[in-house]
Amino acid sequence: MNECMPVMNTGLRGASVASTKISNVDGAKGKLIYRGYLVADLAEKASFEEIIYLLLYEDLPTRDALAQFKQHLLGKRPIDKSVFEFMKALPPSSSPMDVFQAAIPLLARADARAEEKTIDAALESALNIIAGFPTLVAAWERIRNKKAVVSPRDDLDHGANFLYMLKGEMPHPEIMHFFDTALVLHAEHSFNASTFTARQVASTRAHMYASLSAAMGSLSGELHGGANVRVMEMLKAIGTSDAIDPYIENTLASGGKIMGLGHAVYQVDDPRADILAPMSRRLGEIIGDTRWYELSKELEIKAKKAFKTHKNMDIFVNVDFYSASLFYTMGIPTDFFTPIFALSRVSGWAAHVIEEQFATAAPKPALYRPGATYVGDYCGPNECSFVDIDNRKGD
Ligand SMILES: CC(=O)SCCNC(=O)CCNC(=O)[C@H](O)C(C)(C)COP(=O)(O)OP(=O)(O)OC[C@H]1O[C@@H](n2cnc3c(N)ncnc32)[C@H](O)[C@@H]1OP(=O)(O)O
Ligand SMILES: O=C([O-])CC(=O)C(=O)O
Repeated sequence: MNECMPVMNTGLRGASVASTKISNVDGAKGKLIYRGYLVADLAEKASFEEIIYLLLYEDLPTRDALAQFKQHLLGKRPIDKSVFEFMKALPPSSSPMDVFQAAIPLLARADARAEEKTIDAALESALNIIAGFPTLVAAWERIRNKKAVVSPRDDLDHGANFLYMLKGEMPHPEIMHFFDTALVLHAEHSFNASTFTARQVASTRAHMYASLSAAMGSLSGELHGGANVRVMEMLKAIGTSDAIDPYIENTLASGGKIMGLGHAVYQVDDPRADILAPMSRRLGEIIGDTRWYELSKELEIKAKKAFKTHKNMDIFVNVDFYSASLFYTMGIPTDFFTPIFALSRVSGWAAHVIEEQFATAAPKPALYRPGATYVGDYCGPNECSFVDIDNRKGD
């Protein structure tokens, strides 16, 4: 195949590569909808379990359907013990996202239907990951700190049970509530980098575990989900209000990034940040330490001014800007912020894998295989003549 096409190093920005019924991001208006519902309404009125159901089954559950669904998820919380053994063999300093990316495919071993190419089997695999992943994430925090793994509890909702397994004690009721809302807000965001990765892998007919493991790698990057960790590191590096101006000046002057600002789609503040910011402030008030919220707010205001002055551009906060101080105030270890993001986004990824593999409406998704323009200029216009290994010249 002659792969001659125009060079486009645009990150596919603005290009539509598929159709989806799962969510829509209106970047100009700052509107995010999951299956027709505004995320602001869902964050206020729905639990994370309802969101999982909505994303996977295309509708909000009735009370009975939700009760049955939650019961089904409960049975999937315990994971195969061999996954703990795998984690115990790793150095405690291992990056959590690397550990989880490697561990997710191991969950497939307990799923006899992982390779079955039916929507029912794919949904079961999705639920295995969605319900089992919190157990896996909490277990790594315990294992790396040489503490006993805490078993899931049947009487706690998804988010509260995770926090319980992470700390080994019941979380504060307000933390449980805010954590659940944060999960609702992080669940889905159309064709972002990690979701596109999941769909791209799914388009090869790889199974759910392979697709979501790949998505995990994509989410870990600092320009994507990894940004929430970098936001917290930045806040700690700044430390105090008087250090904000020099930090912004130095970062912009050196061509660096202020983490948690900017977005590939939003041209206004991220609607999720508008919900996360007051949650961060409120939680700070409850525990008597609003320092990280206040530092974030002042940084936001000053950075927006500085972008106008230095780059003549508007900049906006994204979802990672205020989730950082919120998660930190909840007592979550900083390097677990991106895994928390993943804890929620697995539901959106799974919905996309199912849409990719089983959508019935035309046009049916095809194997992703873009072209590239070959610019290898090694031997002029011709192919290179093969040189025997003994006759090759070093540099
Ligand atoms: C869940 C998520 O994935 S949300 C995103 C999380 N990522 C971050 O917070 C990392 C910081 N932000 C960024 O790197 C960018 O804003 C991105 C990658 C998220 C979006 O990128 P884009 O909208 O394509 O903006 P792009 O990278 O083209 O930047 C446009 C200009 O704004 C600048 N810019 C954008 N965001 C930032 C930032 N946070 N800090 C400094 N400069 C920035 C760029 O340097 C560029 O300037 P230039 O024209 O002088 O080169
Ligand atoms: O959509 C994107 O580019 C990034 C993302 O996943 C989000 O903002 O939740």
